[in-house]
Amino acid sequence: MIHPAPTPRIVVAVDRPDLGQAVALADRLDPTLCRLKVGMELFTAAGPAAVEALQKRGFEVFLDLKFHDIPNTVAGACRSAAALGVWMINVHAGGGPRMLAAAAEAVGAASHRPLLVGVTVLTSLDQAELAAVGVAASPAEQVLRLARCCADAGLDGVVCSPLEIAPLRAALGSDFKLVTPGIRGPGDAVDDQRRTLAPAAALAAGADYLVIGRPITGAADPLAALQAITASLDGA
Ligand SMILES: O=c1ccn([C@@H]2O[C@H](COP(=O)(O)O)[C@@H](O)[C@H]2O)c(=O)[nH]1
Repeated sequence: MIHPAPTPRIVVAVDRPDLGQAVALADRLDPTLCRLKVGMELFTAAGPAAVEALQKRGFEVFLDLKFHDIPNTVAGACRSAAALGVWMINVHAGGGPRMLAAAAEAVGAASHRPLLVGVTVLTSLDQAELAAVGVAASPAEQVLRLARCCADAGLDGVVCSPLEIAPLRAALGSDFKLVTPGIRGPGDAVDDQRRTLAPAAALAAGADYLVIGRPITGAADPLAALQAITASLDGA
C-alpha cells in the first residue's frame, strides 16, 4: 500500500531582506519537508512577488504579517492576504474580540480560505518584559486568555510558545491549531527568543506546526539542518 507523504509540520521562516536571497534559500529547501513563512522583513521588501515566487517553487506559504489595527482595517488586510492564495495568515490576538471576529468573517467570506491564527504572547517575551508593558499575568495565563478570545471569535488556532501547549490543548481541544515558534534544540543559540523548546519535545507536547528560522536558515547547509530536524521528529 502506498502511504501519502505526511503533511510537513515544519514551517521555515524565510527572514531575508530581498527576493533574491529568499529564492536562493527556498532553492536549498524541499517542499515535501516544509512550508515557508513570509514575514514582515521579506514582505516589506518584496511584497506579493515573494509569496508568488515561493508558491511557484511548490511551497505552501504562511503569511506572517501579524495584523493589528481597528476591525475594518484588519478585515480588509485579511481579504487582501487571502487573495494571495496563502495557506495561513495571522492577526494579533491583542487587537480584541471585535477585531478578531472581523478577521474571521473576512477570511470566511474569501473564495480561497486560508487558516487564520491569532498571535498570543510573542515567544521573545518573558514574565518581566510582559510586566513592563502592563500585563501582570504570567505568559501562560495571558496566552490562555488570548487563545480563548481567538477560539470564541472563530479563529482556527493560535501562535504560542511550545511551553504553553498542554494548557491550551486541555482548554481548547484537539482541532484548535497550535503554531509554535521559539523552537530551539540543545545546541542552538537562543538568540532573541525567551520561551523555547526543542523540536521533538514541541511536537510530542502537541504542537501542530513548528516555525523554525535561524536553526535552519543560518546553517551552512539548510537542507541538511531541515532533514536532521525532520528525522528527530520521527516517533515524537
Ligand atoms: O511569537 C512569535 C511569533 C512569530 N515569530 C516568528 O517566528 C520566526 C522564528 O524565527 P527563529 O529564527 O527560529 O527565531 C520569526 O520569523 C519570528 O518573526 C516568533 O518567533 N515568535
